[in-house]
Amino acid sequence: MYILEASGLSKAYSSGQGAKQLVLREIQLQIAQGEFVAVMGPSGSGKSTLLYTISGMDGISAGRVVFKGREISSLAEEELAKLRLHGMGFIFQQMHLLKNLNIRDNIILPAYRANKNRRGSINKKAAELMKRTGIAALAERDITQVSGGQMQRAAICRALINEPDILFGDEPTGALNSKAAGEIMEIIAEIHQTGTTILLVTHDTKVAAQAERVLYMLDGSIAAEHRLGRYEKRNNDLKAREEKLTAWLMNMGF
Ligand SMILES: Nc1ncnc2c1ncn2[C@@H]1O[C@H](COP(=O)(O)OP(=O)(O)OP(=O)(O)O)[C@@H](O)[C@H]1O
Repeated sequence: MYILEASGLSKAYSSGQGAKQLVLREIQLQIAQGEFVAVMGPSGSGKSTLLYTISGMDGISAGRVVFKGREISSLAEEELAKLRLHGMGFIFQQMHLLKNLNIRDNIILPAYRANKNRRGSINKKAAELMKRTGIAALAERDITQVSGGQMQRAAICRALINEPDILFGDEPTGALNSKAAGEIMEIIAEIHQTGTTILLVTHDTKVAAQAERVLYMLDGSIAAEHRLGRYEKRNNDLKAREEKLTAWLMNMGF
């Protein structure tokens, strides 16, 4: 069963004086429930735009996007916001955490928005997530008092607080050093193991090598895809997967 489907998805930006730049060209994409898909490709090929349009964060110029059987491209803004709040989690390179709130309050904010009456269970869930991502001791800290990697963990907790069906990430490890990036990837892989669908834009082959399927975008189209199969940590074959992926990307001219 597909959790997310795009058909004929196109996106144009106006580039001044009435001219339009077509950034996505009739994208066809189906993402299965529980799948982990990475999006790669050269800078400017439309990866982030694909993520924002397919998640309903940005409007589309043509086509359809269906999430859990509902066509999100035709929903009113309020309905769409509700669907996003409950069904989707987002992690970005720039984390958009609120500076005047501590780590815990940043994490629980979307849950309060979704359901104000469950204060106790929301706090419990936040504590659980902070423990799982290794930031339990930092709950009271101001977000200006933690490292980039710790902030990214908080962003992951926030993205997961409403138990979304799908987690979207735009370069979630892009701003981190390689150790912190590796740790964040482990957390994302664990989230996938628990059944959450994942769609990540990344330039990092180590990150993409953990996906089941890698899409290669070129000039607004999905030019090709590479199936790596499910990543099982116990097989200890990440290096081999990365090598296979790198060879494929080189072949694609990346
Ligand atoms: N809000 C916008 N208005 C106009 N053009 C935009 C806008 N956002 C993106 N673009 C253009 O759309 C194209 C695709 O951008 P996008 O950010 O999706 O690419 P990308 O593959 O994610 O790139 P990168 O790897 O550099 O992040 C680029 O040419 C970009 O300049």
